[in-house]
Amino acid sequence: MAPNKGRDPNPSGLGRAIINKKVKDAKRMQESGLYSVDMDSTNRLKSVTQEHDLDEFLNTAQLAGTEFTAERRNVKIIQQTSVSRNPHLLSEQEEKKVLQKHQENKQRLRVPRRPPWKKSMTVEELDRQEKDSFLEWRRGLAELQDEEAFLLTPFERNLEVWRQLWRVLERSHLIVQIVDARNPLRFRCEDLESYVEDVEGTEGEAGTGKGKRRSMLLINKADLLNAKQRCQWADYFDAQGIHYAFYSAADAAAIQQARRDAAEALELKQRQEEEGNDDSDEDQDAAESSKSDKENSTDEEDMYFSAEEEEEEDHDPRAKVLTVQELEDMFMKMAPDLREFVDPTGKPPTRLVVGLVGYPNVGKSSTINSLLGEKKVSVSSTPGKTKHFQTIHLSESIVLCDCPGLVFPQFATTKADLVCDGVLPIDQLREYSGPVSLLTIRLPREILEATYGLTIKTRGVEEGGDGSVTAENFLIAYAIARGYVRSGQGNPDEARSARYILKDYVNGKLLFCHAPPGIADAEFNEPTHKNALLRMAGKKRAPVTRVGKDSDTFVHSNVLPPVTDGSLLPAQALGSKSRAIDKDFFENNTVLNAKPFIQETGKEFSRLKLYPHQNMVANDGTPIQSKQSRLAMLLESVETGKKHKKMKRVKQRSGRGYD
Ligand SMILES: Nc1nc2c(ncn2[C@@H]2O[C@H](COP(=O)(O)OP(=O)(O)OP(=O)(O)O)[C@@H](O)[C@H]2O)c(=O)[nH]1
Repeated sequence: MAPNKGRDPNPSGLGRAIINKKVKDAKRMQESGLYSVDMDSTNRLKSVTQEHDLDEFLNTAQLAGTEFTAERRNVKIIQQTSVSRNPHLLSEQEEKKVLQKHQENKQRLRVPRRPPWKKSMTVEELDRQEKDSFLEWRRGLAELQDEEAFLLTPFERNLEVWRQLWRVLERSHLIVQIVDARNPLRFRCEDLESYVEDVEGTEGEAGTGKGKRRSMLLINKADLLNAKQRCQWADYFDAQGIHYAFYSAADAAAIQQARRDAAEALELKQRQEEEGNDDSDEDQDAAESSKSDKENSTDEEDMYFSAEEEEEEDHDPRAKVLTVQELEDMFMKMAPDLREFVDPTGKPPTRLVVGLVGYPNVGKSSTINSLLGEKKVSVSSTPGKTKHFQTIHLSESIVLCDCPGLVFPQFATTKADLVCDGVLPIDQLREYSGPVSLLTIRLPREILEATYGLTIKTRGVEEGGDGSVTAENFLIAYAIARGYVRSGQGNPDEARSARYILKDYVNGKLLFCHAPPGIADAEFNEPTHKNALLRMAGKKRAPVTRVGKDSDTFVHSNVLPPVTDGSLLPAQALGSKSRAIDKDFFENNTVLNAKPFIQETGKEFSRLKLYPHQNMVANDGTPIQSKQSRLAMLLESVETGKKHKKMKRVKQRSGRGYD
């Protein structure tokens, strides 16, 4: 046989190595079972909280390696809603029932555990074992959702994200759950606290330390609560035996910034004095501005501290919002004995590892930045930005371990609640009426009006409403006042308005805080809302006029009303005054009820006869066909004997050439 001359008998190692690796990877993937998250290696850490039904089904099937067949026409109506209230919200009674059911079943909501493992296991074995246990966990939750119709938070469905949490828990000695002060119980995962007790650390990092880890709640965004509200929460947490601390990453950062500005200004001033360079205008200007900056910043600082002092004077130390230094001290105080975490050589860790865990958007990155005193971790108002856990050396004695924000499986009452809590991203929102309705229920109308300078008129009982602000009233007033119109029809853009308003709510501009169990939300929020109204007392309102899709809504006068088809507004859209006037005019007006006639001729009125130039519109206001209008003109000419211009001849075919 002739030797194959074109082929290199000794190919270079690199190409072959690449091919071998690809074959090996593909084989390993097949052996370990297919899972869609594995298949896209660039997207492994993408948080998955909302899957379409089909995606969820396919992922689960792939994870389990099962086959399936399609079944058609298997439609099941889950809920029938009444039209009188927002179908996306629960009534008070329903909510009570649902909460009771949640309480009874709370033991069933668990954080997925990492299955026990040994060092002798291969990577593939470990991977398979973790996937199996994860699948089991997902099955349990699916059962809760599908068979028992519980609504759960859009919990994290990507195994890779949970693996990040497992690593953070294993490395850490103290696990700090960061929660949002406006709704601490929504963000607190009780089962995580029990899991912390069972975690076994990886040797050489934190030692095994099973049962030695501690956990605590860090109630961030505490600037959004007043001292009394913090006291009420402190009472609740004390009664529950929960370790907690109040903190405000935003305030801590503001103070640090003020200090930095003051120091910079002082340095600049000193430099200028040394140089004695008073003649230079430029420098003088800079000095002036830095002086005023300094004055401002120190003023701000003074204001902040004096406000704190005032509040602290007659208030409980338990409700104190900690400073950065106090928080570090608190970590050290809460830390377990590090000698419990010895490595195989018998050495205890040299630094305390503090794991920071929490839902997306509760302020983990902001907390770390404030602890570090400068921006290191990026901050955004879109939930779910931190994707990979990070280790940050805070000081000689503390290391921080920042876990990606993840949504724990917890019971939820409605999706609207989750949007308002900032758990579901607003930009991807399609159903906005539920969350905005919730907001109009939680916030007094005066707050909504004062915050945006609007006047929202509501419908009374006689007008088919109940006097309260609806999501629609509010959104339309907001949209028209700001000139947000939908392209095409020119109608108010309610969806866009909803996005802005909900973001303001999530960011705390529209402030509402949930009360601890046993205290009414309205009572809890009353002082906050009163204060807010006082602050906004002098604020100007947009000039108002009665235009728009809904005439009950007072809107900005320089905004044109949406284009209508010329027909009258539906009666139910009119206010009581308008309707009374209309009724009087149309029903009681004797002049109007008599048929109009032409004075001179005494003939009955006919638009076609009287105004032939308007012949495109019939008496009832509907457009009429050109043939009809031509007929009308003819009729008119016969009656008046007036000669009309010869009508344009319609082009006609001669028919020549066809035969
Ligand atoms: N009022 C107030 N807002 C805060 C505070 N801390 C954070 N925020 C705001 O909350 C939003 C989320 O903050 P992040 O620090 O990015 O939250 P995170 O938990 O790291 O979010 P992920 O990276 O998605 O996990 C940002 O808009 C912050 O400005 C606080 O103490 N008070």
